Amino acid sequence: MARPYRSVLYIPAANERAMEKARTLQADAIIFDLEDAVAPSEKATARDALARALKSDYGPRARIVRINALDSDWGRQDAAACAGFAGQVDAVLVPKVDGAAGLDRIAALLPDTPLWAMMETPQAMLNAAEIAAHPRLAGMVMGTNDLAKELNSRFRADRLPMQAGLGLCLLAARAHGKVIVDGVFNAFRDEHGLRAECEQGRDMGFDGKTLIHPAQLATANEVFAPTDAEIEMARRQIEAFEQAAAEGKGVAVVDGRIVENLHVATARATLDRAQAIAAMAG
Ligand SMILES: CC(C)(COP(=O)(O)OP(=O)(O)OC[C@H]1O[C@@H](n2cnc3c(N)ncnc32)[C@H](O)[C@@H]1OP(=O)(O)O)[C@@H](O)C(=O)NCCC(=O)NCCSC(=O)C[C@H](O)C(=O)O
Ligand SMILES: [Mg+2]
Repeated sequence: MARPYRSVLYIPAANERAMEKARTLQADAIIFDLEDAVAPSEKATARDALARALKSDYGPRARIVRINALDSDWGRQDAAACAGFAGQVDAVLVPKVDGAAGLDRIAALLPDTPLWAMMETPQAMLNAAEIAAHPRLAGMVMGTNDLAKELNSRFRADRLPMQAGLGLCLLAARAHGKVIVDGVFNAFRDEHGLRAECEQGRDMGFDGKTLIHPAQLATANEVFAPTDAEIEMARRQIEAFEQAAAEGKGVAVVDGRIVENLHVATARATLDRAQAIAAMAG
C-alpha cells in the first residue's frame, strides 16, 4: 500500500521547538529543511539539531531532509550528515535540480538513500522527463517560489504563469511512476486561498501539497483525501463491473455513466488511497 503524501510540512532544522512539535502534528510527511529556511550563520547548528531530532520517533510520518545544493558552501557537509542518518530518514530532497546529472552527483554520495528533487528552475521544467526517469528518484516537489523568481512571473490566484511548469512536471512524474507534491502557499493565515490552491492542485493530479505552517495541515489533508462520495462511488463501480463481468459483459453502467476496466482501476486506486490514509490515522 503506497503511503499518502497529502500534507508535506517544511520545518526549518534550526527550529528545535518546531521539530519537536511535528511529532504530534497530522502531517503525512515532514521536510526537515537545511536550505532556504536556515540562515547561513545557522547552517552548522541546524545540522546538529537535526541529528538530535532524528533520534526521536516521528511515527508514520515520512522523514525527508532537504539539503543545500552541492555547489553551495554547505551541500557536501549536509550530504555527509545524511549519509550518517541511515535508517532515520526516508529520503533526501535535492534543491535546484536542473537535470539528471545533478542527481547523479548526489546519488554517488548517498548510495542507500532514496532521492527527491525540487522542481524549481526553468531548466528543470524542460528536463522534467529525464529527472523523473532517474532510477534513484522517488519523488518530486514543486518549488513555485523559486520558479516564479526565475520566470519573473507574478503571483496570481489562478497560478496561470505556473501552469506550463506544473503540467510538465506532473506529466513526467506520472510517466515514471513517481510521487509529486505541489508547491507552498505563502499566506499561511489565508485558509480560503489555501483551499482554492489545494483544490487546483488536487484537480490537476498532485498527490499533496507542501506546507509551511501547522495551520495549513487540516485543509491539505481534507482536500487531497478521497471524499466519502468518491469512496462510495468507487465501491459501487467495482461492484457493478464485477456483476457485469459475471454476466459476460465488458461494460457496466452506474448512475447513467459507463464503467469500464480503466474506471475500475481508478476506483481501486481511490479505495487504496483511503485505506492508506486510514492506516496513517490509526
Ligand atoms: C512562517 C513561520 C516563520 C511562522 O512562524 P511563527 O510566527 O512562529 O508561527 P506561529 O507563532 O503561528 O506558530 C505556532 C506554533 O506552530 C509552530 N510552528 C510554526 N511553524 C511550524 C512548522 N513549519 N512546523 C512545525 N511547527 C511549526 C510554532 O513553533 C508554534 O508552536 P508553539 O510554540 O507550540 O505554539 C514558520 O511557520 C516557519 O518557519 N515555517 C516554515 C518556513 C519554511 O520552512 N520555509 C522554507 C520552505 S518553503 C520553500 O523553500 C519554497 C520552495 O523552495 C520554493 O522555491 O517554492
Ligand atoms: Mg526553492
